[in-house]
Amino acid sequence: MRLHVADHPLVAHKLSVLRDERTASPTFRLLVDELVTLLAYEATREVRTIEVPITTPVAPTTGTKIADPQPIVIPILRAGLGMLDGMTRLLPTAEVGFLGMQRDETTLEAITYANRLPDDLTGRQVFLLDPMLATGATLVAAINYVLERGARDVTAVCLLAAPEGIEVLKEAVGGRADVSVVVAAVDSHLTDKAYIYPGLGDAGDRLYGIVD
Ligand SMILES: O=P(O)(O)OC[C@H]1O[C@H](OP(=O)(O)OP(=O)(O)O)[C@H](O)[C@@H]1O
Ligand SMILES: O=c1cc[nH]c(=O)[nH]1
Ligand SMILES: [Mg+2]
Repeated sequence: MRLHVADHPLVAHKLSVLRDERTASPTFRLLVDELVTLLAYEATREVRTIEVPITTPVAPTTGTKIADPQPIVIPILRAGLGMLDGMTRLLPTAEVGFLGMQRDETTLEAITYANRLPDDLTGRQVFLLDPMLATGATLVAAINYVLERGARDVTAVCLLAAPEGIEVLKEAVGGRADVSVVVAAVDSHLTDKAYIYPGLGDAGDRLYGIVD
């Protein structure tokens, strides 16, 4: 598994405003969108391409286009939905599938409550979107799900990760060189309630408000 931690002053600035407890949902949503666009640039570095003949106003030449089948972008609902527009802005031809997953806050297990994905992902390049990699249970389940259906080259785009979650992910998929995580920052640790510390709180709640 490959891990890329963004190292850029714009990412650090936007992330700091995002973390601030005084940042309300409208600004929070905007910042998530902007951060994902910055991370998407790095996350798509190895998107599959083909060479195509093109003709400029001056001369025929060879260009590069994203290869078919197009990559699949999968936001993990709810919080991952806040990252979708930022990602598809850079990858507008991607297909989009959905996984609804919720962490049981007592057992910390990931429960899948919605799935709108093709059964056959053979050979497909997949981008999973979820702002928070805490214990890693959600991302391990989502990555295993797409790998079991044949996906190759899976990149998770996250805003914050805990070292504990990264270790769990490495143990689960560490042997695979075609699994990557791109993250804006790796924080200090998990709290006793498995929240990322210092983190930004509950990403879904901060994006969309508290839903019981
Ligand atoms: O690494 P883990 O310990 O599994 O935790 C991370 C998960 O928790 C959050 O989702 P949550 O369950 O709060 O759902 P929500 O997006 O609907 O708020 C977050 O968006 C991840 O999906
Ligand atoms: O810190 C955390 C951990 C899990 N989910 C969140 O939204 N935030
Ligand atoms: Mg939540």
